Amino acid sequence: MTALATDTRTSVDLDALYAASNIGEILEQLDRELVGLVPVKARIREIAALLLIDQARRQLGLATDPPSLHMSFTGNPGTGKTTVARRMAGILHRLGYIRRDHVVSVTRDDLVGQYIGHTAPKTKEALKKAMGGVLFIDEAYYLYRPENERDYGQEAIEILLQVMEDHRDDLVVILAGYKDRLDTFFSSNPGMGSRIAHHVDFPDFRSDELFDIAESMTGSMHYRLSGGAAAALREYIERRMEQPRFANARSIRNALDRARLRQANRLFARGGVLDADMLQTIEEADIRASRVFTQ
Ligand SMILES: Nc1ncnc2c1ncn2[C@@H]1O[C@H](COP(=O)(O)OP(=O)(O)OP(=O)(O)O)[C@@H](O)[C@H]1O
Repeated sequence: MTALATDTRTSVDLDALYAASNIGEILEQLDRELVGLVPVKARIREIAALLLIDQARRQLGLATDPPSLHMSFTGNPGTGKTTVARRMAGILHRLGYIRRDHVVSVTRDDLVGQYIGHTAPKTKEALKKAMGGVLFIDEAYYLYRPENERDYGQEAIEILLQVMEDHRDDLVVILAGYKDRLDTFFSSNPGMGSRIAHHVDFPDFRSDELFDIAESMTGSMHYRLSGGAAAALREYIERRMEQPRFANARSIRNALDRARLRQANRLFARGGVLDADMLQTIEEADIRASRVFTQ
């Protein structure tokens, strides 16, 4: 197409733009592969729509500044924040807002040094790794420790603020953590709060959703739950949800890892010839041996 033709365009085919970007595929995958998270999926679609319309406007010469894309992902542990951040990077990449489909995940310890002069190089190193993609800062509020006047976290915050402004077309920062703590962090650091354009809240999973997550995890690990194991797992989930340090889908992943270990030990103790079905099946006993039932 000639430059002249582009300049004189008065309309844009949104369907073609959508098809060319392939984001439909990612959005469908998000719906299909991630259980629950209805409000999160809706927010991601909204952001994708904003970006697609921005592209359309650009094509007609209506573009102003690129939209600000820094985000906050708030919710309890194990609610899918890291997982969704990876999908988000895919969307941003396909729409051309980042050069690389990658997420660098960090915590305070990756950014802040113990001694004077150590913080700036650490933060810059993390930023360098993430540049062109997404920097995901888990429990971002730990960067700010007001009780310690000389805390080096402040230095990291200042560098981040600068880069979030100057490189907003080449780096997307996602701050993650508990909602109340992140809100407090934003009120103490208004510069940071004002640079976050999109706030996404991750709800806790319901018990039936956690069971569906367990089934999807066992499937992708090429295991299956026997009827008895499935019933025991439903009971396990109800009990585990009431216990301390419950971490949503992460607790489910951990429980399944332990069940796998017990299954392996059971089969090893049995010895002899094993068929594929035996190697794949998690039995009721593999679940019931959990501390949740035995203590
Ligand atoms: N909606 C979902 N459907 C299926 N699996 C999920 C879903 N959400 C999370 N998982 C799985 O649960 C595990 C924990 O998720 P993830 O690490 O994304 O949570 P998080 O909110 O970032 O937790 P944390 O902050 O504690 O690290 C991962 O193994 C992920 O694949």
